[in-house]
Amino acid sequence: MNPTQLELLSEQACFGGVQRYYQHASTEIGLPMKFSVYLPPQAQPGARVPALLYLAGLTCNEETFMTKAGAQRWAAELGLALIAPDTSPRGAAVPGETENWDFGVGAGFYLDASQAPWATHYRMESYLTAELLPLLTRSLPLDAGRIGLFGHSMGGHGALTLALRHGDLFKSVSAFAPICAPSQCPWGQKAFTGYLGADPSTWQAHDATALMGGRSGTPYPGGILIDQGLADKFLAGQLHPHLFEAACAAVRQPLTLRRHAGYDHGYYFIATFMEDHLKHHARQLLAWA
Ligand SMILES: N[C@@H](CCC(=O)N[C@@H](CS)C(=O)NCC(=O)O)C(=O)O
Repeated sequence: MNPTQLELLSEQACFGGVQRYYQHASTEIGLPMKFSVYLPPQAQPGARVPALLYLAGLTCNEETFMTKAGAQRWAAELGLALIAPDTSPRGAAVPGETENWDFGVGAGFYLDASQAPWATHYRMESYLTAELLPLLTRSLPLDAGRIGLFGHSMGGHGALTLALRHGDLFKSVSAFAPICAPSQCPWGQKAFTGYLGADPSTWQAHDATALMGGRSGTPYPGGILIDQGLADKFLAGQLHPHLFEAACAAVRQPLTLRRHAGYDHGYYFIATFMEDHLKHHARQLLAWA
């Protein structure tokens, strides 16, 4: 397969737009990668629309968000495209890569691994920022100057860290139940040790709380939106939103962190607040009031 060629795997009409699944040969990952795209009815040749890149959590793939989050209805109304990549390489044949649900396959953590044997294929940050987004804004009616970023859990970590590391690419950011301080929780410590090595000083560049704390200004003056369920079984041990909240306050980054009684970590929670997230991005990408 030619690296720049998109193979359309399926296409379905959805809220007046189209839901598509694609595969392509990724040069950054060195393997075929799948992803999904929702194009709203406003996306036409000659009429580029803003797009939101959604990063899913542990154990998910390119289907999870599109089938469970209920985002297409709002995307169609607002004129936003949606892009959902897979959460890791698949088929890299790294020994043990499918043995853990929180490390390896389904758990790429949206960074470029520096440690053997992961470094060859586990390059999700470069894949998304240097390959997939440029490819899609070249191939589809998407506006490269109006890209927003959001995600859930591990993907919320990905959204916050990639937004802070690539402020030139992303104009708006939000997250559902993000892993806010991966250097200080078991999921993050396990992933960073495996992908980046045992020296915690190398982890800080991929830790949203550390990245925000190191800023001198406000990287997203339009504000960051985070929703967190208070019945989320991962909240106390893994997510630590209060640490990111303090880091934002210290650099005066506007943050709306909403804590919702009764909601857990799953997609019923995500679907409940999806409209608010798409409108948060629309306000910044479309001057939507
Ligand atoms: N396998 C884990 C749960 C993994 C999990 O909750 N993954 C989240 C992201 S961190 C998810 O979105 N799963 C897919 C789903 O809920 O459909 C467990 O047994 O506790």
